Amino acid sequence: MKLYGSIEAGGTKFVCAVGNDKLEIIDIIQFPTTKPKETLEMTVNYFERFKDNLQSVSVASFGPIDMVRGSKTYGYITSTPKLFWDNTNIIGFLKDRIPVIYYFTTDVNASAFGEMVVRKDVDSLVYYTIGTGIGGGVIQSGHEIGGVGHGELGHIYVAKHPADYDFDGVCPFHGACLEGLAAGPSLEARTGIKGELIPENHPVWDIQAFYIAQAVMQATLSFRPQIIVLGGGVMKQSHMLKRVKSEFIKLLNGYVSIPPIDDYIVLPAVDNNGSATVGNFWLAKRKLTTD
Ligand SMILES: Nc1ncnc2c1ncn2[C@@H]1O[C@H](COP(=O)(O)OP(=O)(O)OP(=O)(O)O)[C@@H](O)[C@H]1O
Ligand SMILES: [Zn+2]
Repeated sequence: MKLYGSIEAGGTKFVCAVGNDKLEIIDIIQFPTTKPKETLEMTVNYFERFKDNLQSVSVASFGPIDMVRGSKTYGYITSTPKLFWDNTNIIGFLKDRIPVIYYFTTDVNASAFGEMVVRKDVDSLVYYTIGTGIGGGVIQSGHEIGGVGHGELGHIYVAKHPADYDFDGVCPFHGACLEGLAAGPSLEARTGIKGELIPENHPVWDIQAFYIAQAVMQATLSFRPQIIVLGGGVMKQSHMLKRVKSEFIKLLNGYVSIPPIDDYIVLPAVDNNGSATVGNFWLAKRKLTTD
């Protein structure tokens, strides 16, 4: 049986899986992200069991990464602030030990592809994760976008909410960029309470929805996608989607036509952050036929 590999290299955990030709999960494990060598050894050990049938592997990584073909540092995690992981040749390490064909992309691009694959008639979409950080993957006519690197949709500048002027934001690079103002840690920085535990009637949710709606606005105007998917831990708040939609409608003010709002701004179709795994299987399979 032909098998395809998925590696979701996250800042807190690695999820490794193998899937079949129908992109169904055959086996999956996860373990914490520790130091690079230790974590990548665990990854290699996992895939060794499937080596005889493994055709190709797609790696979806936290970033920034170098995914530019022909670049000297292709396959590296580059300038990440994550301790020990800057300048890590992740694809080099894996290819040396498990010599199959590899695809390399960002975590959010793989999620975006996963969401594309499981939805009918969608080939242009934007996927955001709003978790420990904010990231976005853009698929345009079936292809991810980028030139000298991948997009960094989480670090755009946004207009401040009038009730949030005193908050400086928590992005280590930019302070009050989108991620600094609206990712999970900003909720705790403002309120002293973890996002999971903040009550639904707290005013911070409207502030946060205002920022996420601006991200949706930027994506709408820049890419005109068919659909915008909002994933990540923060979107598990069941009231957030509605708040974001209503802020977005106000911001857009009818300027361009979009699909019906409930079909346009949506939660992931694959549960438990599983979009990246499906996306990876699909990318690994595609890589076999396009190389
Ligand atoms: N139900 C929730 N409501 C609000 N905030 C939440 C909820 N669940 C998780 N968070 C916040 O989201 C962040 C964790 O995000 P997530 O669960 O997506 O994990 P992650 O994979 O580490 O994030 P990332 O996608 O940035 O790598 C934390 O800041 C946490 O406080
Ligand atoms: Zn930033």
